[in-house]
Parts: sequence; structure tokens; C-alpha cells
Amino acid sequence: MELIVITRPEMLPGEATIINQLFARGLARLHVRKPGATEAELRALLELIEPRFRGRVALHHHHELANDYGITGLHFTENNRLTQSEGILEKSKSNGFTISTSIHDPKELETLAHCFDYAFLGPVFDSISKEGYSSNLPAGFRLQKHNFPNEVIALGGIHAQNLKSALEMGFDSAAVLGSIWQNPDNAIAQFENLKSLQLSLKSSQQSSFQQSSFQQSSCIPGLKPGAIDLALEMHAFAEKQIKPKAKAVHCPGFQPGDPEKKDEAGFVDRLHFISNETGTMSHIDSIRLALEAGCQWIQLRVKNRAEEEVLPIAWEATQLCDRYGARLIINDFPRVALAVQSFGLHLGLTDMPVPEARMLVGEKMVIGGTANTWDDIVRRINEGADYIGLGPFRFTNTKQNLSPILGIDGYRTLMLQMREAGHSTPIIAIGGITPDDIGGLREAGLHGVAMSGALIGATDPQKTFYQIQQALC
Ligand SMILES: Cc1ncc(COP(=O)(O)OP(=O)(O)O)c(N)n1
Ligand SMILES: Cc1nc(C(=O)O)sc1CCOP(=O)(O)O
Ligand SMILES: [Mg+2]
Repeated sequence: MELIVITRPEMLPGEATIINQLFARGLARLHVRKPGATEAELRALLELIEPRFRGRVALHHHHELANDYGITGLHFTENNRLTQSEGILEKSKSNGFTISTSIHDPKELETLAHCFDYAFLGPVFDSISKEGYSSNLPAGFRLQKHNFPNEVIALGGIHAQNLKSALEMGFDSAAVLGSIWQNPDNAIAQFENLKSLQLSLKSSQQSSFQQSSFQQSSCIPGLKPGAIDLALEMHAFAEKQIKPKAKAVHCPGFQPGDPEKKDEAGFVDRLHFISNETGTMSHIDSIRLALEAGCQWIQLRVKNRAEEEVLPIAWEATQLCDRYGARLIINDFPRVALAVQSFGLHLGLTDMPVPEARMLVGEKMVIGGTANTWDDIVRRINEGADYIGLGPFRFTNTKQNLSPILGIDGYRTLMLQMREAGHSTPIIAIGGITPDDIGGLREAGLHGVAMSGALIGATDPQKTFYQIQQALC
């Protein structure tokens, strides 16, 4: 798990701005702990946290606000835990929340309910911000988790100089408060320093991973040092998350299947939304727009950014798609797909070949590949691609350096060749497609379409989605 930040108990001027900046710099989890705050005060703070970041918040108090703000974490203080029935905790989990708690004596791990996804144990060191809150762990303490199967997070007095000691004691990660908020003007720099320190400390502890396929692939050209550690952290964090129930929106007679049933053409959705960013919209904003309109198959397509920049976006997209029960496909970045355990990966003609990516991401992940010609299609089929993105249909500004335009006649010819050769790999048309094109493309034998601009630029994306669905059925 990554470093956790806990808020100061009192409200701070400009706090939400700092919180948003922390998230933008990759903070994976913020615990909002404001014991004295009224519901209205807490709402006022939550309103100021950008909606795209709220899924990374855990609430210590006023849990009833979580649903209103798309918050995914509920923290149960020690008192709160002791007075709750396990039923309530289980219910929170089955409603899709990540739940955590605090303990003050390591022995409590012997009996702590396993439904907690992680537990804070502290104070590990003398608190920076809470006077008189001193460490009660014995000298030479080594964490014994007993039967507790989940993560135990060091809390209390953590700063850059003692983070290493906390990890050496056996804690999975650390939660920081005083070292971030002591000087709010310096909060972002402190966070970045602690975060990179934790990553480098963790990577030196992770020698056991070295035999895994993940590590074996570290020779991939262009991979920046540190990215793999970040990916490992994200992967570990991803594995701890609980996937909320799907909110399926599909036309009758068509349900995308599960990846265990890859041989059935229906497991690939007929509408692929391709994310994009504009002057006023981030990739995550575009994905939210598509999800809200009803799309269930989302491709994160971030161009011209380094892997380590894509990873936090992918993580956020994962959480968002999970909340809508949608499937996330990562374009171009196999290791990011592995790190966030996305449903799928899309590879271009000059990217890693499908079999190599398959070795990296495993059998379960859906892998799609681009094609523009009959030779490309045959290559993709021989490589074992689960679907093929064939394009461009027409000129589009969404992608630079387009391959030759196919037009409807190009698709008709290629789909005829597919039928004659007896191939059934689902083919998705892409490139400048509008709802009015779908009928003709389906008649030509295309399984479905991938669209970006037509949805992002729609005046009423929900209406456009409905139109698309009708045309695809
Ligand atoms: C469904 C689908 N088909 C084709 C593409 C194009 O992918 P690629 O060739 O990797 O080009 P970029 O999208 O990376 O510019 C796609 N993304 N999705
Ligand atoms: C991502 C992409 N790939 C293409 C290809 O031809 O391989 S065309 C394309 C852009 C798709 O977005 P829009 O629907 O806005 O044109
Ligand atoms: Mg690509």
C-alpha cells in the first residue's frame, strides 16, 4: 500500500486546495479525520475536494456522507469499532466500501476482525502533532500480524528520518499527519519527499518479486527507473480494493461476457469509448462523461506521457470504472495494465507483440490489437488477439499519423475476407465514427465501434449513447 495522509483534526485555511494538490501528485488515500466537525462543516470540505479525487477519501466521521460524495473508504476509530456489530462492518464491505480501523496495542491483531482491509497501529513514534501521544512500542519492536491477513499501517510521529525504521519493523506502509501539516505551505514538498522515500525503501525490500514475470520484464525499452516500484505498489493496493456491484446498462440480447468465456464473440462490448483530453476536460473527466452516459467499455488512451504519469491516471480510471461496473482497457502501456489489473490492454501495430504482452499480463486479461490491412488482421489473429480495432473509418483529429482511410467499402472488403477465411475474431471499427455510421458498419459485419469525439463533443451524451445503442442492437 502507498503512503496514507491523515488530515489535521481542525479545519485549516486553504486545506481543500492542498488536498487537491496532494491527490494530483499521486496521493492514493486521504483519511479525513475531523472529530469535532459538524456534518455541514464536513460537507463544505468535501464539496471543495475535486469529484475526481473523492474516491480516494476515507471518512472517520459522518459515514452517512460517503454515498453523497462517491467516497470509497470508511474508517472505524477504536471506540467506534468496539461499539459496532460485525454485521454493520460486513454491510459496509458488501456495499463496496474499503474499511479500516485503528488499534493501539499490537496484541489486538490476534483478534481483529478480518473484514478490515487495513489497520492503523500506533503511536509507533512520539507524535509530532499530538502532545503527550508517545510511542508505547517496546525497543526492538517487530510487528507480528498473527492471523490478521491484511495490511498494518504505522501511525504516529512518522517523518522522513524514521520511515525506514517503521518499514523495517514490518509495517506495510505508514500514515502521516504532522510531517505533512506542520507547515501547510510545505505540505506538497513533504508529501513528495516521503512518497519517493517510501517507494525506494519498499523497492529495496522487494527482492522476492525479482523472479516474477513483472520483474523479468524490466528490460522493456523506455521504462523509467522507479516506475516498476510504483507499479508494484499500485498493484498491491489494487488487489486490496473491493469491486462494487456492476450497474449494467446494455441493450436487450447483448451482455458482454466474462473473460473466462473469451471464445464467445459476445464477451467484447460493441461500444468502446476512447478517452481523450481537451483544454477543459481531463481523461478522467471524459471517462466520467462516458460512464454517466452509459458506456461500459472504456479505453484509457493517454498519449505522449511517461508511464509513471499514466499510472495514477489509470488507477483513478480503475476506481471510477469499478464504481460503474465498467471494463477498463489500457492503451499502449502493458505494465500499467498489469499494475492496475485492468480488464484489458490495447496494442498498436508498433507496440509490443500480443504474445509478449500475454506473457506479461497473463491469460485472463483481454488483449486487443490494431489493424489497417488484411495482413494486419491475419497477424493479429495469428498472434491470438481477443479483438481487433480496425481503422480508420474516416479522417479524425483525435489521432495523429492516421493509417490510410478505409471507408465503408474498405470495411466491406475486409469483412468479406474474414468470412471467406472463416475467422470470427470480433472486429471493432474506429476513426471518426458517428452514430449514423453504425448501421452500415454492422451490416458490413463489424462486431462494434470505438468512439471518442462523437461522445465527448455530444451536446447530450446520454441521448447520443442511447442512439448508438439502438444502432448497435
Ligand atoms: C479499439 C481500438 N482500435 C484501434 C486503436 C488504435 O490503437 P493504436 O494503433 O495503438 O493507436 P493509438 O490509439 O495508441 O494512437 C485503439 N486505440 N482502440
Ligand atoms: C484512437 C484511434 N485509433 C484510430 C485508428 O485508426 O487506429 S482512429 C482513432 C481515433 C478515434 O477517435 P474518434 O472517434 O474521435 O475519431
Ligand atoms: Mg496504442
